[in-house]
Amino acid sequence: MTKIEITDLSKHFIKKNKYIEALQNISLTIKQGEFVCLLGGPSGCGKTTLLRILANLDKPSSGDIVIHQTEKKNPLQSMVFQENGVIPWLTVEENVAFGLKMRHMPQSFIKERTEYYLQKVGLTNFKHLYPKELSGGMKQRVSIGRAFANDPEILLMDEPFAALDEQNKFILQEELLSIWQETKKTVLFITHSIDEALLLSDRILLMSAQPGQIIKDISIEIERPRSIEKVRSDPKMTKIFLDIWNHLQSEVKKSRLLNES
Ligand SMILES: Nc1ncnc2c1ncn2[C@@H]1O[C@H](COP(=O)(O)OP(=O)(O)OP(=O)(O)O)[C@@H](O)[C@H]1O
Repeated sequence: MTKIEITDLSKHFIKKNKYIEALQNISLTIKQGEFVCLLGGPSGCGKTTLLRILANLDKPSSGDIVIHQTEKKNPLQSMVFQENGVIPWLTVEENVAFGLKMRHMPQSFIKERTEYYLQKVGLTNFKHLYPKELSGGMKQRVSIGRAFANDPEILLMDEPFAALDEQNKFILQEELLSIWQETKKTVLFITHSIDEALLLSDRILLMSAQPGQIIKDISIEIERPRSIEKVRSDPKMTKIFLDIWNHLQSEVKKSRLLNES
């Protein structure tokens, strides 16, 4: 079943009299339950713009987006940002419960769902703390817990682990996969890391240098559960890694030439 349908989507900005074509004629369908990584080489190729349009934080200049809703009571999307996605004056528990409270869900339901996700992201013992008392990894756990607790139709994640150290990143990637496998949510995840995309994705979409287009759509048919050890040692993974690496390198070169001209 198709969950996200994007047709001929383009987006431009005008900044200081300069016309910036951020996205050009993107057409894409994503199935219910798919984990899709948007992998970009060159900076500024439009990944965040695409996610912001899907999150309804920005409008396309032309083209259409449809998110097929299965549960009328659910929000269409939840977003997890790279940093600063938690509300500083709320405790961990209140942050995770926030979306449910805003939707006036019954108290007992909020309590049960919040406790469940606190446990899933390993924060039960920290639920009364405030964000300033948490590490970066713990804050990202709060954001992930809140996003899933909200039970959205789709999850949008903009480099959620980019600011974390390697160890924390691996732990959080595995936790995310475990929650995703249980909930089977549709996820669109931005990353710059080929390893991360290989570990997480059913599909990897490669973006071109500006104007952003999808230049390659790769199905990752490696069985799950996956681990970072497997990503680094499996010859099939190595082959896909090199293929992606070569594509991204040429896009980065194109982008440099564009910026120098
Ligand atoms: N609000 C805005 N006003 C003007 N230009 C914008 C705006 N938002 C984005 N842009 C421009 O659109 C292009 C795409 O930006 P975007 O942030 O989507 O890229 P990205 O692929 O997410 O980049 P990065 O990999 O560096 O995070 C860039 O040239 C950026 O400067």
